[in-house]
Amino acid sequence: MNTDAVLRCTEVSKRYGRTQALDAVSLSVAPGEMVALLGPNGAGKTTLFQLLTGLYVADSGAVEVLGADMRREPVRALAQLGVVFQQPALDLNLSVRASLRFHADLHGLPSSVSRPRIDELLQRFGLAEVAGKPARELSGGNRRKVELVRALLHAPRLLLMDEATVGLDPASRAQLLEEVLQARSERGLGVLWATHLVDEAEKAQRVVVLHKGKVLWDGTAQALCADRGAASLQGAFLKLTGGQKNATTA
Ligand SMILES: Nc1ncnc2c1ncn2[C@@H]1O[C@H](COP(=O)(O)OP(=O)(O)OP(=O)(O)O)[C@@H](O)[C@H]1O
Repeated sequence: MNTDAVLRCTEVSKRYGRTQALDAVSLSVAPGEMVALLGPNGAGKTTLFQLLTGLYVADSGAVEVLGADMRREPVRALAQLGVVFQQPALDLNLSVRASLRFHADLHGLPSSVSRPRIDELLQRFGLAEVAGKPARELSGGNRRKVELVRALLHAPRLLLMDEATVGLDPASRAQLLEEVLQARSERGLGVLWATHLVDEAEKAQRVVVLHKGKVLWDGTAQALCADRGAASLQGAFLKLTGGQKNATTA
């Protein structure tokens, strides 16, 4: 495994009663790398994200963010990661700028740092014109972009995207993915992008296929296609997971 990893999971397991949600999952993300975590419904993606963000503790195994162990040094680990959750979590009554300022304050950023950073990020993501509007007046795509800006405010080294395009139309999905890919290369961010949509996974440098709590593949999409003798990632994924059809193209 890469020793410079921004994220390293080692043999992580989690059980809910009789359900083994994660079974000895190991994966890593390098700086500047986007890794797609591809799995059908129930594969364990959300459970893994709950462990990566310190919401739950693994039964066994370790999660490290830039070498900081999530169990022993959660504050140091969490300081290095930004996250966009599957469920939208914006205060719809606050203006975009007020929402971002509030989160900058939560991160303890002095306003001399946060104000120019918010301006720069709003400009960078094409949100400057809506900065004064309450979030409820924004499109779904722009709301998600505000959540992306919020996740990047404290300049994290690792970005976690948990099925963040759910509910967006195809154009907004593609745009959000492009924005994240660009932020990755501009900022050297490591990105873990969880999805059940194969077309989103095709853009990643590496694909980790999770199925029934186990990692079935960790490598490039091309290598997966070659390994399975499939013409497309969709075909390779279906062969790998035994034809389960709820990982889709859109
Ligand atoms: N709180 C819980 N209590 C009991 N079982 C759970 C709980 N959360 C998840 N599970 C089970 O653990 C397994 C993994 O679920 P998880 O939500 O992590 O998968 P997922 O890949 O995120 O699925 P989806 O794409 O549908 O969000 C599933 O069998 C699910 O039913």
